[in-house]
Amino acid sequence: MTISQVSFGSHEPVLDIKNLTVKYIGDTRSTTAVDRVSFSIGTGEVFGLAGESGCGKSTIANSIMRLLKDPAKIAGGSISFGGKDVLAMSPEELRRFRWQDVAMVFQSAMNSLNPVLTIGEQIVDIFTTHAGYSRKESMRRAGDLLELVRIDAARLKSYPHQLSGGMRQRAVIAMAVALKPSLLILDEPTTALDVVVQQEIMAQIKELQRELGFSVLFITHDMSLMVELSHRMAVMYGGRIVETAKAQDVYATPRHPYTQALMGAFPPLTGPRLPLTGLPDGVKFRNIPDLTEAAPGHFVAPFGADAPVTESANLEGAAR
Ligand SMILES: Nc1ncnc2c1ncn2[C@@H]1O[C@H](COP(=O)(O)OP(=O)(O)OP(=O)(O)O)[C@@H](O)[C@H]1O
Repeated sequence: MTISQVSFGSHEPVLDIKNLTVKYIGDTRSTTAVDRVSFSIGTGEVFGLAGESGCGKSTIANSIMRLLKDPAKIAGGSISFGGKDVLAMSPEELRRFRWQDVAMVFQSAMNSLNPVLTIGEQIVDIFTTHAGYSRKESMRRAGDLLELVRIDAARLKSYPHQLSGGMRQRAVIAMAVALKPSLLILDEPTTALDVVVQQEIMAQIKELQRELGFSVLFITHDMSLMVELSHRMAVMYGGRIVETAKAQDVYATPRHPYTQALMGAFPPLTGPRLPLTGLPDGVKFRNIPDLTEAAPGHFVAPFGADAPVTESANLEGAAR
């Protein structure tokens, strides 16, 4: 299936982030992990967030879910979901918001399953706790859910260690979509898996997205996977977004020097074999910047990160 076949509903934003700034406050110095980040995700849209380790991707995801813990602090900006101010939600509103409105698959989520409970018990718990279904009804729904991600319902009786890594990850994805959220956040959902299983999982996510129509925030450092799955994407460097564009435009004509370097570091999943360039010696952004405020030269923006490439700039460039 190609990107164009992934269902993409209206452009009505389901999530709207404006100027989000998140700091980790230390005794002597603070880290600005996310620096005035803005993006929105439309209904049924798959939006990718790319960038290498430490650039702030997970901090954004945790901010959306309101899962940031000390010493993290939201220092500015807004997060709106379906027009509601996420940062002002009460504990009760948050309880509903998580799972029912937005669900997240964390990095290495397959290892986060409870080892002493069967898969069935863990899924049933979601239905009884968050949707108020009876145990019997929850068990029936749990079976359907596993079948949805192509796992035999008989596996409800299995413990996590009795499933392969790929099956565990599929089970976690099934749990995330159990209550039909409007937005699914996938934080490096396939990093710990081999390439073949990775492909299967990505195909599974596309299929679910087409069937259920949810929006996706897809976080990865792997540009090939990102372009494969996303409609639009943003590239992050040092806590900032340096380029936002349609994923296929980024693939065909990456405009920001950092995006170009990142694209060159991953093999395309389709098309001719090309030599990988990586982030070569001498390129200013070979090492990610020190984001602590007391560090000398905090966020030196050698390539104009203060003037990120936006979608309109990208379109203008493509027209030239
Ligand atoms: N608890 C913490 N205390 C202090 N700094 C932190 C903390 N958690 C993250 N950071 C810093 O915030 C920055 C962004 O981290 P974050 O985990 O959001 O990046 P990421 O792009 O998701 O990377 P990865 O893919 O490796 O998780 C990094 O500089 C990191 O060192």
